[in-house]
This record gives sequence, structure tokens and C-alpha cells, in this order.
Amino acid sequence: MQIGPDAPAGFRIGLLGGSFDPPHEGHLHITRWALRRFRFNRIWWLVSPGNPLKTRGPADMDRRLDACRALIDMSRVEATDIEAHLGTRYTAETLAALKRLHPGVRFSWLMGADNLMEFHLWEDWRWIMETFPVGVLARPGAAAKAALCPAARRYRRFRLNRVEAGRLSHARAPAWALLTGAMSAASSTAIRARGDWP
Ligand SMILES: Nc1ncnc2c1ncn2[C@@H]1O[C@H](COP(=O)(O)OP(=O)(O)OP(=O)(O)O)[C@@H](O)[C@H]1O
Ligand SMILES: O=C(O)c1ccc[n+]([C@@H]2O[C@H](COP(=O)([O-])O)[C@@H](O)[C@H]2O)c1
Repeated sequence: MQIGPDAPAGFRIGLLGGSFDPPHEGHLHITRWALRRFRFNRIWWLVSPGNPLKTRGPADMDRRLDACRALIDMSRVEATDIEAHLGTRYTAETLAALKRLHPGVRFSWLMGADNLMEFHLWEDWRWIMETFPVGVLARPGAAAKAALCPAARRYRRFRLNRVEAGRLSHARAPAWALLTGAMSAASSTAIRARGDWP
């Protein structure tokens, strides 16, 4: 049975998990950036059934998935509700399932710098770090602080520099990179606060 988008062996696929409640320009910005700088063949947006650390549940999955698909303007990027099909909620469980289902694919985990700051609170975060390359994209207010957070400090020896970041999608874990540069200030919270969603 195929679960999720097409994933040919040998492909390097970046996984951007999120609530996407709603999706916005910031998600597009970091996706473009990661595709280019980390050299992925594909990026999948994993639309989460619900962040395990958030008490407030997101809007209906179909609504969020449709909004992601309407927004995505890159042929190498797809949105999927794979976690709902796998029945996983924690990222480590999702990654373990994807690794089993697609043994020939090189998956990397992607996130904004705000999530790196909380990464040490995630279930089995060290296993994630030691099993998959991790690409982090700067976000306003989080870029400089993220470089000093617990996860960054613990794995500082494995941080790729600006030039080395170009081989992140090929790298053997542990390997992670924090891209800095032009950032997008967009956020789902701000869109919801304006009453534009759902
Ligand atoms: N503007 C942005 N710059 C960098 N990373 C971002 C940006 N917006 C979202 N991300 C990252 O994309 C992933 C999914 O984010 P999410 O769907 O939670 O959006 P959000 O805007 O952070 O939502 P909320 O405001 O509800 O927390 C996370 O790793 C997050 O850090
Ligand atoms: O696995 C965990 O413990 C965990 C804790 C917090 C967040 N995550 C994942 O991080 C991604 C971003 O979450 P969010 O709500 O900030 O969009 C999403 O895929 C979540 O499932 C995962």
C-alpha cells in the first residue's frame, strides 16, 4: 500500500511538519529556501493532526490540507495528511514509520528556528537528531537565540556551516544546519488573530 506522495528510492526528501492552521507565506518562504540551499528533490508538508505540545486543537484537517494545496506554487512540494493515515502524532513515530515504508529514501526533518528552541522537549528528540539530518530556518525573534538553545548546544559539534549546509540532504546524521538570511514574519497566530481563518 502506498501511504503518502510518490517517493522514488534515492530521492532526498525534506519533511516540514506543521499545524498549517492556516498555511501562509512564511511556510512558502522557508520551503523555497530549504529546497534551494539543502538541495532536496522534494519537500513534503506534513499537515499534523495536532501538535502534541499544544492544548488547542487545529481546524479541520481537510480544510487545512485544501488550503495548503491551494497555496503551494512549487512542483516539487506536496502537502499530505500522512500522519492521520499512519495514526502517528509524535514526529519520532512518524519518522520511524516513513523510514520503514521508504527504506531507499533519504528523509530530513525541517523546522523554523522557534521549534528548534523547544526541540529538546519533543518525544525521542535525540533519536531524531541522531537518525535524520535536520534543517532549521531562521524566523524573526528566534534566529540568534536558537543557536544557543539546548538542542543546538548539545549537538554543536555536528552543526554544518554555511557552505557545508549545501550537503545537508546527503549528510549522515547527526548533522544539522541553521540557515540565516532574509526572513518572513508571517505566522498562523497573526492570521487567526485578524479573524481571517477559519
Ligand atoms: N515565518 C516563518 N519563518 C520560519 N519558520 C516558520 C515560519 N512560519 C512557520 N514556520 C515553521 O513552519 C513549521 C510549521 O509552522 P506552523 O504551521 O505551526 O505555523 P506557525 O505560523 O508557527 O503557527 P502558530 O502561529 O499557530 O504557532 C514550524 O517548524 C515553524 O517553525
Ligand atoms: O514529537 C513531538 O514531541 C512534537 C512536539 C511538538 C511539535 N511537533 C511537531 O512539530 C511540527 C510543528 O508543529 P507546530 O504546531 O508548531 O506547527 C509538527 O509536525 C508537530 O507534530 C512534534
